[in-house]
Order: sequence, then structure tokens, then C-alpha cells
Amino acid sequence: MNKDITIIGVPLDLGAGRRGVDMGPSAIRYANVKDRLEKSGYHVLDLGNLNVPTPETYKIENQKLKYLKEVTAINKILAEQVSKIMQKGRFPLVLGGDHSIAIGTIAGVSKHKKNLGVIWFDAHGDINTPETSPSGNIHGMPLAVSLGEGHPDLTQILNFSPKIKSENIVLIGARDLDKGERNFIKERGIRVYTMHEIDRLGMAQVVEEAIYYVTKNTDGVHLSLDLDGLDPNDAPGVGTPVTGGITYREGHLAMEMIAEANILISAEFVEVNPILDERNKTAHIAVGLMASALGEKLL
Ligand SMILES: NC(=[NH2+])NCCC[C@H](N)C(=O)O
Ligand SMILES: [Mn+2]
Ligand SMILES: [Mn+2]
Repeated sequence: MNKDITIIGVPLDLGAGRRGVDMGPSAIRYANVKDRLEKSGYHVLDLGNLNVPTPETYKIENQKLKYLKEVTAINKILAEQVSKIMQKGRFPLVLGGDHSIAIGTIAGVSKHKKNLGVIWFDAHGDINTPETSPSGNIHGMPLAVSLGEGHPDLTQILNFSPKIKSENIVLIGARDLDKGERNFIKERGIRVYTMHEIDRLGMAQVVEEAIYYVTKNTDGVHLSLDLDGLDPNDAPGVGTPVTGGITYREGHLAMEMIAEANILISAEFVEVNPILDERNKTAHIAVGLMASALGEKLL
């Protein structure tokens, strides 16, 4: 495992429907992310936050792609930063912010990988296009964009598309999919472990299969974890909670199995909303999950 981590915060909430996830990176730092990872033997460099515009100072121009210009600009900067971190041989750890930042992270990582695998933990599919999105919020679109579908300003970040292939990605924890997302997933044959499969097979088998699947034809795996993939009882501080999610225990088991498999080259943890949280509980869980995913051990 790469022992050099570079943290980058993206206090963006323009891709989400409500305010608050812009404070996610602060809350995660307050939960001692750097110390925690250093205890596991990592060298951690924190670059701080990208400079992100405030929604109140901008106008929504297109209801089907809210804040497209601003979200595109910030993701371009993020993609370039992540690419630089990769170039230096370090492990990028991106703190969100809303999930639209996966567009930039995945662009920056996949620039260095021909066949990037992605493990996507989420209650949602985030695989809408402007045509299928019920909200116009870009945080519901990053997987589609990374697969080459969506507005060209977004798909063409770093001047290549698609960033990833349908057969190299796996979704875990889905329980709220829009109609267009279901069609997209079926048409492309994308591997999804919904809560039904997790209940049925158990998290251990799901993650074992998922790891096998995303490592088959890939040259590195990116972990994109939306805290709303967890159950709102455990992670209440998220903008779009959906009941019946992954438990704290299942989440940690999944992260520990991913760490054991030693497959990650990058990760992002997104959608922490401190305004809706209870005493920073969700940020603490996010940091715990990061530590587990990066190999923290009790003994
Ligand atoms: N990253 C997220 N929390 N995404 C929630 C997306 C919700 C819904 N599917 C939408 O497109 O608006
Ligand atoms: Mn989600
Ligand atoms: Mn998401």
C-alpha cells in the first residue's frame, strides 16, 4: 500500500439541492483525519481546500444542470490537482463536498490509468443525465458523466472521455434509483449490489464478489463513498438520507476487506452535512471508515 497520502478538501455544495455539505471538509478535519491516518503509519500531507464559490453569489442558469459553469470549473481544478498528486506517486484522498466532485477526482485518477476500477458506496445511483434527472442537481450525475454521458463541459474535463468503463464499476448500497437510472444500469449491464443483495448474501460476500469484479480487468481501484450509503441512524449528517442503509458494522467490514485486498489507489468521502449532523457523528464515522479502508487495525 502507498504510504504517502495527500488530502484535498472540496467545500462544494453547488451540485446538491441543499446547503451544508460545503462544511464537510471542516467537519472531517475536526474529527482528526490526519492524526488518525498517521497512527496507521501514513505520511499525510493536507493541501487544504479548493476555493469554491458560494451559491448565494451565483444564479441558477439551467434548471436541468444547476450551477453547471461553477461545478465544471471546480471539477477541472480538482482533476488537475488529483492528477498532479497521482503523478507524484501519492494517494489522493478527497474530502467532500457534494458527490459531483467525483467527476473531477475520477478524471484526475483515470488520466493515469487505462482501466480504472471504481467501488461506489451510495444509497443512490448518481447515474442520471440532464434528461433523466428529477432535480437538475449535478451530484446525481457523476457516474454517468464519468461513463461519458452528460453535458460535454463535464464529460470532457481533461479532454478525454469516457473516464471509466461500465464493466469496471460496482455500486454497493443502492436503495433509491430514479427511473432513468434503472434504465441506464440495465442497458449497460452495470453491477449493482442493492440493499436486497446485502441483506441476502451478507456484506462479506458482497464485498468479496465486488473486489473480484473490479480487479478483473483493471489497473487500480478508486473508492467513492457517499455517507448516505450508510443508514441515517448511524450517519444522520447527510443531505439526502434514505432509510434502510448499510450499518456501521457492515460499513467497517467492507472497508477492512478492501484494505486487506490492497487494491485502492485513491479515495473520496463525500456528502457529510454538519448542519444536519448530531455532534459531528457522521464526520467521525467518515474518518473511521477512511482509517479502516486504509488498513487501520486494532491489533
Ligand atoms: N450524491 C447524492 N447524494 N445524490 C443524490 C441524488 C438524488 C437523485 N437521484 C437526484 O438525481 O437528484
Ligand atoms: Mn447518495
Ligand atoms: Mn452520491
